[in-house]
Amino acid sequence: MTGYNSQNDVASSNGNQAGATGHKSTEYIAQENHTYPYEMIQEIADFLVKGSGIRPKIGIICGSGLGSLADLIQNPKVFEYSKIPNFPVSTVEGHAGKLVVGCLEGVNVMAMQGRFHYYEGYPLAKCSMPVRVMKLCGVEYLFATNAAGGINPKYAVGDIMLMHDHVNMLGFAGNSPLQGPNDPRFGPRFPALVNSYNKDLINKAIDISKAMGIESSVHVGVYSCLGGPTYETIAELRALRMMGVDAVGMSTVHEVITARHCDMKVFAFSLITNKCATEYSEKKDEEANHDEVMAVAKNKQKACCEMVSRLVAEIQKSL
Ligand SMILES: O=P(O)(O)O[C@@H]1C[C@H](O)[C@@H](CO)O1
Ligand code: HPA
Repeated sequence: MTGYNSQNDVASSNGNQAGATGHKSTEYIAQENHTYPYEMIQEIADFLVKGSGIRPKIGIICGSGLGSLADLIQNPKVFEYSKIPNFPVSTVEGHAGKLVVGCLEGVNVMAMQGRFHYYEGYPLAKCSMPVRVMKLCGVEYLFATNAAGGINPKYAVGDIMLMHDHVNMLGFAGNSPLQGPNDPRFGPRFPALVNSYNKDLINKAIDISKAMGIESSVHVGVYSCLGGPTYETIAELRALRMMGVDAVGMSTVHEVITARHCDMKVFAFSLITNKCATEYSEKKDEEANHDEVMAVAKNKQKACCEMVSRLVAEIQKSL
């Protein structure tokens, strides 16, 4: 263990910036990119597995206002982020900052009540670091959920969009959670991202939506993540729509990239918490706001919880 605290400023960390050759060490480059060394991720995973006595198979990331997904977990062992070594803290309303480990539908699971966003000031590698922790805890399936604005005109507030692809806008700008030295123990230097969203799980979720009688409000679509914290301009929303984006948010994509890099199966959905205006208007009620996002998420948490429980039960059958 290096003793490197990822929350420290790089400039104030150790002096191992350049070796005798004048080249930066791999460790220094990792620190510069705020990537967490494998050993540090392993330590966090060991802490959680030892503390809970559980090796989870499914990892769940609760989106804004969707923290109740973690309340489904039986015999929960709850870890406050602030008490987990080297873990960041949640700073956004609707993200409690707790990791819950326990059992759901007979499967060991681990749920993040609170994710990390780029706009909070965390580099992408840090935002998605918990996905690697999940992996080293034993997680094979990632369920990522989010609140998002609906750009597809057919989507209504309260609908669910099962993600089947994404447009990585932060990636277009040269930002990736996999930037920096690659540790092959996690995955390859150049991972492919086609088929990132598991088709079998999407189909199962569609069947579940039929069984729940909500299929008319469930869609399959493309999500895009912008850096936030501003909501989008009309011109940006129009551009996203032209690119084939159905829903827009400020998360999830970097988590999915990190999960696919380490070969997890991914299922993700967006709860459409607001409709994105693509026409210019003076109307205040067409402006997105976080209170509305939270209120819609609260209203729809029951359906989201049921969808997740039933999908976990389906996975349980195949274990
Ligand atoms: O964590 P998610 O992506 O669910 O949260 C969305 C994006 C922003 O954090 C917030 C904006 O209202 O909700
Ligand atoms: O309209 C939105 N834009 C970006 N992120 C969001 N999260 C919820 N709604 C939105």
